[in-house]
Amino acid sequence: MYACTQFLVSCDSSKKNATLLTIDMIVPVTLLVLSLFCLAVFRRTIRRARAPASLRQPTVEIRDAAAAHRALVSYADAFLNRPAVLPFTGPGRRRSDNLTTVPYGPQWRVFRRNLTGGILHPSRVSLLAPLQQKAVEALVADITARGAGEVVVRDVVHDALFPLAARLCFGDDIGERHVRALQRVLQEFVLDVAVKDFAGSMLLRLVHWWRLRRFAASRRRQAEVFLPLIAARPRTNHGDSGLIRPYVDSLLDLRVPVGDDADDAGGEGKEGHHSDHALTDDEMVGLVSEFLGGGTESVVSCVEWTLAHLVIQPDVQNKLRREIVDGERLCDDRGSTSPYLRAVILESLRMHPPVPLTMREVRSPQALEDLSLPAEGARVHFILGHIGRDGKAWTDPDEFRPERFMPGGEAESVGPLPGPKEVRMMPFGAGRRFCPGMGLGMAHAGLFVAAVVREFEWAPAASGGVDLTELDGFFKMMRTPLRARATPRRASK
Ligand code: HEM
Repeated sequence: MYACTQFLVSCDSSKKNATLLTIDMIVPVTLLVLSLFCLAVFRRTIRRARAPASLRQPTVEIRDAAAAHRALVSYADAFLNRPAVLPFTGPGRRRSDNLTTVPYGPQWRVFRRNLTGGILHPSRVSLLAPLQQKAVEALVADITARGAGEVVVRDVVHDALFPLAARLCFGDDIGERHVRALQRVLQEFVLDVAVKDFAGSMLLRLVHWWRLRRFAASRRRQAEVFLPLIAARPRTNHGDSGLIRPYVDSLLDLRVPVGDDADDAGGEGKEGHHSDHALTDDEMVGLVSEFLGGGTESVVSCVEWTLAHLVIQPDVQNKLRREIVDGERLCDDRGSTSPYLRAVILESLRMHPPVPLTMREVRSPQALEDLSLPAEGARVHFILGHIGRDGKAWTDPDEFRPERFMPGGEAESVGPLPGPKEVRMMPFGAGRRFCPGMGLGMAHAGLFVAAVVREFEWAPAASGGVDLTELDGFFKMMRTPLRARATPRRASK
């Protein structure tokens, strides 16, 4: 370097030129050193953030209904676990799971029983009615306040539904300010952590590293909002008082077995072999996030897609309205008292399942061999949208035709969950890990659709038609959010 500078100076008589040439050399050399340094730091970071083994396994996609049935029903015992898409472990850290990520076993059973035996238990449904009514009234009031103007459906439905999920989770006394803070961190999380797949080891690691950082940052922000609210819950009287017991209260009382691992797919009653511990902050944040996200985004997606089809097909909209107004019968938890409403919701879920894909990790040699999967084990992705539109299982699968779910229709006996004999659609998944929120999800979608169809006439926005292009992230959203004109029916009577 010194020799080089000497050479430049001796060749140039002008001091100004010598200085320029020296800078010419210094800048690229500095940049080179900096780049090498960054590359070294980057490589070390990437090496630390090694993608989980399951991300490096071969991935197989299942897109047809018969193959999905064979895997999830006939080989249910081999399809118990989801692959780890994000690392929940780290050096010196204990695994931290929620219900979606926890391996099948004692801990999964404790989480699942707590949710389905608590807030989601059918006996609590009537207790939820006042809160649900409040949410429906908020939605109608919000749309009414816009006059006969245009509505971005996703936004108004989200704003009405999220407070309901927040109340079920944190209690009815949660304040508006806190509800909105929760909504912000949850929405940011859903937009940030979209699940996509990448092949190729360097790119895979790069994407994984980036995803890891976004995930960790998002989780930190969630913890900042959730934990003070959880800490503010009264520490006593978590017994069931007969009123709605918020989900976090049940989590505060929960004891989960220690030492659970992926290979422990043992039968009922194994919990006694483990010692128990209270939930860690990480687990608490994960479970609350799952409850709020699962309970809101999927329902918003379902309502938006349903309304999109009702805007395009006014005949279906009018038929649905007639059923609702004539009978003044709203959807109950099974949606059984309004058959056409149920048919409309099912048709929407068939065509646009709010969760685009569900995954499993398969290691059982027998299942791998029988299903012709890679012998070293596989990640299996069930593409729910394709399964619901399988031309071998459905007539005109791309047409929105709720009548197919009505008596005499080709799908008269098809419900939201596949039975043991066949899979025609699986918007709530199938097998042991099917969605525990199915009843609540169906009920909320039915209540919201019924209310907005009863109160408003829906038509395309003046700015243009309805674009049915799908956008798959965590949830299946409309690429162009639905804008529609909502004219109050009562005024037009
Ligand atoms: C329209 C509404 C909903 C749809 C379409 C939906 C869809 C799904 C799907 C496809 C799965 C994966 C199932 C599988 O892998 O076989 C799932 C799992 C799950 N859902 Fe939902 N969901 C909805 C509402 C809800 C609600 C309201 C909650 C809770 C309040 C919820 C909580 C969960 C949980 C905890 C799991 C993981 C279950 C396990 O692994 O044991 N979901 N959901």
